[in-house]
Parts: sequence; C-alpha cells; structure tokens
Amino acid sequence: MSTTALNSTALNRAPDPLAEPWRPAEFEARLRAVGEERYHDSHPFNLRMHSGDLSQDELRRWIVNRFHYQRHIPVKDALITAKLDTPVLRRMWLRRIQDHDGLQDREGGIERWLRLGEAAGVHRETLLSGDSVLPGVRLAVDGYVNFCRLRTPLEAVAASLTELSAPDLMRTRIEAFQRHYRWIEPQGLAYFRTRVSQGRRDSREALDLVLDWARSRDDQERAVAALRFKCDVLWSLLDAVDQAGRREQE
Ligand SMILES: O=C(O)c1cc(C(=O)O)c2c(n1)C(=O)C(=O)c1cc(C(=O)O)[nH]c1-2
Repeated sequence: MSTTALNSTALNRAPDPLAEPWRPAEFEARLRAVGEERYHDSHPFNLRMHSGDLSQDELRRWIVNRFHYQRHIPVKDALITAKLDTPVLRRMWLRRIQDHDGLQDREGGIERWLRLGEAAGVHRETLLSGDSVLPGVRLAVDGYVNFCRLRTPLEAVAASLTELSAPDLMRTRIEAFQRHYRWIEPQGLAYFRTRVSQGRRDSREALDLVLDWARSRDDQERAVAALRFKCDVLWSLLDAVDQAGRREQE
C-alpha cells in the first residue's frame, strides 16, 4: 500500500457543500475500487499463505489471532443493530449476530472457527483464553469495534463492505489449504465454506443500504473513507501477525 493511499483515509476532512453527488453506478464503482486497491488479499502474509509458504507455527499464529477478530464481529454487529431504527433493519443485522454466535451452543461461526483451530492442532482453550493475541491485533480489532460504536450507521455499514471481496478470498484460501496444508483436517475448513454464501448475501445487503442511504456527496465520501479505514484494519492485523513470525525467525 502506498503512503499516498494511506494518507487518503480522510475520515475527518471538511465537506464541500457544493460537490454534486456521484451517480449510483459511479459511487458503487468507487466503493469496489477501494477493495481492489487495498483489500488484504494482496497482503504479503496472505500471498505467502496462498502459495503454501507458511510454516505450521505461522498458520497457527494466524488462526489464534484471527479468532480475536472473529469473536468481536458479533460485538460490533450488536453496536450497529442498536443504531438501526426499524424492525426490518434490526432483523437483518441480528441475523449476522446469529450467524456467528449460533442459535445454541456448539453452532455458528465462532464455533466453526474453534473447530478450525482444533483441526490445526490448536486447543479451543488456547483460542478462548486470548492470552497469545498480539498487541497490534488487539489495537486493530479495537479500532474496528470503536469505529462502529462511534460512527454513523452509514459509516459502520460501509465498513463491512470489505465483504464484497471476502468470498473470492475464501475460495482461494480453501484451495490453498487443501493443496498446501494437508496437515489441517479437512472438516476444519467448514468456516470458510460457510462464509462464501454468507459473505455474498451480507455484502449485497450492506451495499444496497449504503447506496440508498448515502445521497449527498459528503455521505458518499464518508462511506468510501469508512471502507478504506476497514481495509487498513485488516491490513494492520496481518502486519502484526506477519512481523511476529519474522521476529521469531531472527
Ligand atoms: O477471512 C477473511 O479474510 C475475512 C475478511 C472479512 C472482511 O473482509 O471483513 C470478514 C471475514 N473474513 C469473516 O469471516 C467475517 O465473518 C466477517 C464479517 C465482517 C464484517 O466486517 O462484518 N467481515 C468479515
């Protein structure tokens, strides 16, 4: 990611009241361009994952640290749900919480991630304790949760639009795991399989809301900036995981 790209995360810039809103197609293209430019599928750690270059320790470290992100997704979705003012919208967002938490014990995305850990030889107690979560990962996840706590519903929902790019990444990841990391038991990949269809549905719904809500140019620019910020969250998380591995090798 270039420095210019980082500096353009203009979350607090002054709005230009005279700026014309972008037409819906242009607005959508600008949102999608953010993902193409800075989604974490092109982070060096993900590239190494996909080409089979990660050691068992590195992959396990990623699973442990990514669990910190996973377990906070329903927390940030609860914060968003509290900002939505109709039953239809709250039901829509509540389903996301249920996708992760399940409707009962031993179900849902968090449980599937715990099983991914077990399939890779990481005890669920290790994941649940959170003891080995890296400081940079904690900060990145806190950043995302607090963003959704403090910003408008439009910005919080726009931040979730990284999920436009997630289903393709899930498919690449499943293939990479099957080819290069056969020591992980295949049933552990259920998390990623489930996210392909969930991510498609969630991102479609979120995109429709953002296109509908952001009518002024200022709102549209805020939505784009929110999505850039979220890309930075995912990128920083992987930076922390990547650097911990490099430190260990020194
Ligand atoms: O593994 C990934 O690369 C990845 C990325 C993202 C994303 O793009 O935000 C999510 C997920 N996974 C994921 O599993 C998930 O449940 C999820 C929820 C959200 C969100 O912001 O609401 N993003 C993502």
